[in-house]
Amino acid sequence: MKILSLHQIREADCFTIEHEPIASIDLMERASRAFVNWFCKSFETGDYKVKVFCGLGDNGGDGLAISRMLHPLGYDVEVYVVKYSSKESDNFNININRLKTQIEVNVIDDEQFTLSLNSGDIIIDALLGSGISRSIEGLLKTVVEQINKSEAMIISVDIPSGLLADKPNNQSDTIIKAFHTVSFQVPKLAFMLPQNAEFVGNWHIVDIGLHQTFINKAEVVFFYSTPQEVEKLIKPRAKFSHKGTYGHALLIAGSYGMMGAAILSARACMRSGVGKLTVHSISSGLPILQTVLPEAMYWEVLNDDKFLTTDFKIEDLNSRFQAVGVGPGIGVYEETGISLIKLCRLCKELVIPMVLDADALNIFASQFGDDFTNEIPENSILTPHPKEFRNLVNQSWNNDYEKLELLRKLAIQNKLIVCLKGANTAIALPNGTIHFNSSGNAGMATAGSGDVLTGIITALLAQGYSPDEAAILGVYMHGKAGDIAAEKFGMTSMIASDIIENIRF
Ligand SMILES: NC(=O)C1=CN([C@@H]2O[C@H](COP(=O)(O)OP(=O)(O)OC[C@H]3O[C@@H](n4cnc5c(N)ncnc54)[C@H](OP(=O)(O)O)[C@@H]3O)[C@@H](O)[C@H]2O)[C@@H](O)CC1
Ligand SMILES: Nc1ncnc2c1ncn2[C@@H]1O[C@H](COP(=O)(O)OP(=O)(O)O)[C@@H](O)[C@H]1O
Ligand SMILES: [K+]
Repeated sequence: MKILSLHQIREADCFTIEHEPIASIDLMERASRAFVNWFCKSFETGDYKVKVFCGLGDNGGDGLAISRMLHPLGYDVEVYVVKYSSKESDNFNININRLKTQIEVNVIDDEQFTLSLNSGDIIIDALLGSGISRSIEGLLKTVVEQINKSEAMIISVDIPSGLLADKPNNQSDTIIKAFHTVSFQVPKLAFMLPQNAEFVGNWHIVDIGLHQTFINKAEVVFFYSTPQEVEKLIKPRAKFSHKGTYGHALLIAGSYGMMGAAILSARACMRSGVGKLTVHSISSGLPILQTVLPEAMYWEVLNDDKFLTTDFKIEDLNSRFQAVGVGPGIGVYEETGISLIKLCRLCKELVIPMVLDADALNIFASQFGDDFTNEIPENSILTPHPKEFRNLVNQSWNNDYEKLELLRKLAIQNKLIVCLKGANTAIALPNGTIHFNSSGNAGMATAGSGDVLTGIITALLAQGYSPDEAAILGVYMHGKAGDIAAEKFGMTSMIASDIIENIRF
């Protein structure tokens, strides 16, 4: 799903009005109806009040239309208009006239006004929408602060009032803290970013029928990968296929005291459809590996018992492996760094796709400085968590928008696929697009879940998925497995092994 910029959302609005064609006020009616349908499905009528706070622009117009629609459905609706200016939008004025015949409208025009809000109330926030042009101040600020202080459930229409859709707010900005945000047609970039989580809450998209011709043609940088879109990438298994059809992966993982990382990624790799798997690890780890994962083959590190020191030769890799995954638990030893560079050079020469994770990235950051990317083959997949990413780019950021730009730059300039992990993992492709993942949950914030992801993506590369597809599909299936695990064990109790056992291709 495309994430349109604010400018494109406005254009889509105008295009729809002109080409459907539909009057602007009727489009507002449709958007408000879509919100009301979502609301009715989510909340039955009951012994509580629905307090709708409206601004003076089109977001306020939505609030008025929503109030008019909810009232006859049996909801106990109270409407408040915050009169922070003398200027109203045309659609606001039409809707206030339509509403006045039905419900009394409370006007707030004095900063001394104290709102009476109860914990059982539902507040609908239709103060400001995507049209905000400056920070909230004065009367509006007082109202937003009172709403945020209340214990009522807050539901924002389109976007939490005060939040900018696709650029950073000032840290001191006053912004509604919604529990739910019900947004029109497309998610806003702001919803994807950790810094806005406390304002956006759980977000939902409702279709308001903006013109598909415009949306299909719109060129965008950001995408939200929906389950339907991603699951289409899965290749079915052919009836007469054999294990050779699905590739042979090499996974390089583990060191003394870190064999768990190797086990987790190897197991996840086998669960993700690879034909054959060889694990390259220290010899003292071999008995453990062979006991817990008899399906895999093992190639032990010679001459060393504690960490990777292999002097990789072309014949070790040539015509043997279709993908290489490296990093989980290998440690940041200098000798391992030397091995890693040899491995990268051979993979580049033999054009074997790679996944680099965890300590492989830490080694690049600590031993190779700003030139680290020279050694990484083009189209490799990097899977850093935010700290690893910060060390890699050797830069910090003031806000999540700056972080996204650094991510994009890393992917474009070095032709890499970089998966910046976390809630809504952001996958940057060499073509400059960023794809946000839709699956996963906070239960995955547990040791070893990143190792599982490395195994999944390595398996997909070995099966012949392109690096772009392997990253997007792998991250999604990892999150989906985490969601199934959370249902079974609860977010707090689930562990990384539970993610593996619930991988479902
Ligand atoms: N295509 C769609 O998706 C559809 C969208 N629809 C709805 O329209 C909404 C966007 O509407 P909108 O453009 O009227 O914006 P909105 O925020 O309501 O008001 C802006 C006004 O507020 C003012 N203002 C700005 N900042 C301010 C501040 N900090 N404090 C005080 N005032 C401030 C600004 O004034 P100015 O900057 O000119 O002084 C301007 O007059 C959208 O979110 C959705 O709900 C649907 O109805 C139909 C389809
Ligand atoms: N709050 C969260 N919501 C969704 N996914 C998460 C969350 N926290 C962590 N994850 C996922 O879990 C994995 C954690 O990876 P990582 O930090 O490398 O863990 P480890 O190093 O312990 O293996 C990533 O894929 C990340 O996207
Ligand atoms: K709003």
